[in-house]
Amino acid sequence: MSTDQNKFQAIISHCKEYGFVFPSSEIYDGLSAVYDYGQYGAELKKNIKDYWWKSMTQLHENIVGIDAAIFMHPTTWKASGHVDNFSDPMIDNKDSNKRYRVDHLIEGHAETLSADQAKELLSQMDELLKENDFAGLKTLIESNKIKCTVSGTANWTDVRQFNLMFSTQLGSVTDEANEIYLRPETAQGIFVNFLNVQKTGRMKVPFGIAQIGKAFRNEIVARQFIFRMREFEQMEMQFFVRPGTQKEWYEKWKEERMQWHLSLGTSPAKYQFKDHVKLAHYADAAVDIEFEFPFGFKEVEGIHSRTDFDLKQHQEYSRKKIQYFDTEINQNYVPYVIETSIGLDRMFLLTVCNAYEEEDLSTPEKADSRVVMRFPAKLAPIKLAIFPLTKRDGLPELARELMDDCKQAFYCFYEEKDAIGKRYRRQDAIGTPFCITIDHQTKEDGTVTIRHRDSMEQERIPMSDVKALVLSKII
Ligand SMILES: Nc1ncnc2c1ncn2[C@@H]1O[C@H](COP(=O)(O)OP(=O)(O)OP(=O)(O)O)[C@@H](O)[C@H]1O
Repeated sequence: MSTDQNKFQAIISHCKEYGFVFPSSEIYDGLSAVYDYGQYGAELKKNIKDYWWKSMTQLHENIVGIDAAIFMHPTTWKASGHVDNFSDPMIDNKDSNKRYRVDHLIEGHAETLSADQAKELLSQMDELLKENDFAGLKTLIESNKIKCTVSGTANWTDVRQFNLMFSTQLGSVTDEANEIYLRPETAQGIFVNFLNVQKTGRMKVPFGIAQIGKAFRNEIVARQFIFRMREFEQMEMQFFVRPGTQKEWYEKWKEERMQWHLSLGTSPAKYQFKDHVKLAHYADAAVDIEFEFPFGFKEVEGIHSRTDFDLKQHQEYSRKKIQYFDTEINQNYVPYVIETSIGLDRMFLLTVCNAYEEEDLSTPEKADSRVVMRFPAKLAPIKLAIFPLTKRDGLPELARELMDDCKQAFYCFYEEKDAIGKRYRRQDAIGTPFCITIDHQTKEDGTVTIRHRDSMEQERIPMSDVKALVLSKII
């Protein structure tokens, strides 16, 4: 295993050991590509969500948020093109019956080649995918002698499309008329509510509608922990603009979204843009924001110029006029849309991968190390840990006083057990940026020791300053 793979395995284990992410229904051996968030994971995820929501809605006067249902009228998915188009080319190995997404199979093989050979293979694949040339893709797999990892053979079926939507039945009668889908993206809940929001909010184009919610995709190849899940959450924003201005807004949102990522303090070298080679049926431009995960640069967010495709389709299928009257130019039109779509779980994985560090603290006298999660303070699950040095002499009472005051404002953790050094290390492992120790001197002069997670430096400050100091770092 490479060092990066080792690191990724260590991150997955850490997530489980410290209550961030558990396999779903683990006591029954789990469910493939479905995960549960534990006590610290749920906090971290909520903080990422809040940071995105605030930056989209509170900080943009022309963006409002909604919360649409997961179930939608089935015609929604005919209009959006998902019934006909939301599929990936797949291939099965006849000996193992294992199914692969064609691009993943070829990409996996490319990783075993030299850089030049891999580049050549991937560009051939991109061309064939762009042309929907399934016979060509099969020939590419065969001519490169790509084998199934289970059977070890190259005995392949033809390449076929496989729809990724989950369906279920509404009500009690199980006939086709009652078939509905679990939404594969949150965007359509925004489009069908375009007029409701525009009218009731008296919104003027350009304006945006944001939403955070679950989406479901029957991903065939579920790999890389929470990177590709079957049930996941998206944070999407659809920005409605006057036709003809979409290019300008696309560039603006591309820049703004990258700035959002960088505002969390991540090194710019860890990010890159990647233009889509093959545009989706609804898009006239599309780019991914990619992050360097331990398994390489991969998409975390997509920015798509979706034209007027979705609103026009809903207009046609619902036979209801979905238009906007622009008083500035005295014209009715169907707005164009720029979409920013980020996976919450992928952003979670990014945050965890970026924060995880195994730090060597050895001195010539003693070998030592720690695992520290260097989360940005505003995302950390717990902001402040409060420790009385001992369980006696009124120290717990003083510590409780601080706890009661601070817990109104942010998430705090109180602990009396074990030596202080051990307590610090436990907080490092879950990424708590500040620890406070209350000792005998606190009783005399009202000061406490604050210990900083990243530098491990300690200083004495008045207990009365603690709350304001932490607040100043997390807003
Ligand atoms: N199966 C999934 N598990 C977790 N997050 C996902 C999944 N599919 C999509 N996302 C997230 O939703 C975002 C927007 O969805 P979009 O439809 O653009 O993804 P996509 O291009 O289909 O992703 P991919 O190419 O990785 O399948 C993605 O950038 C990603 O962060």
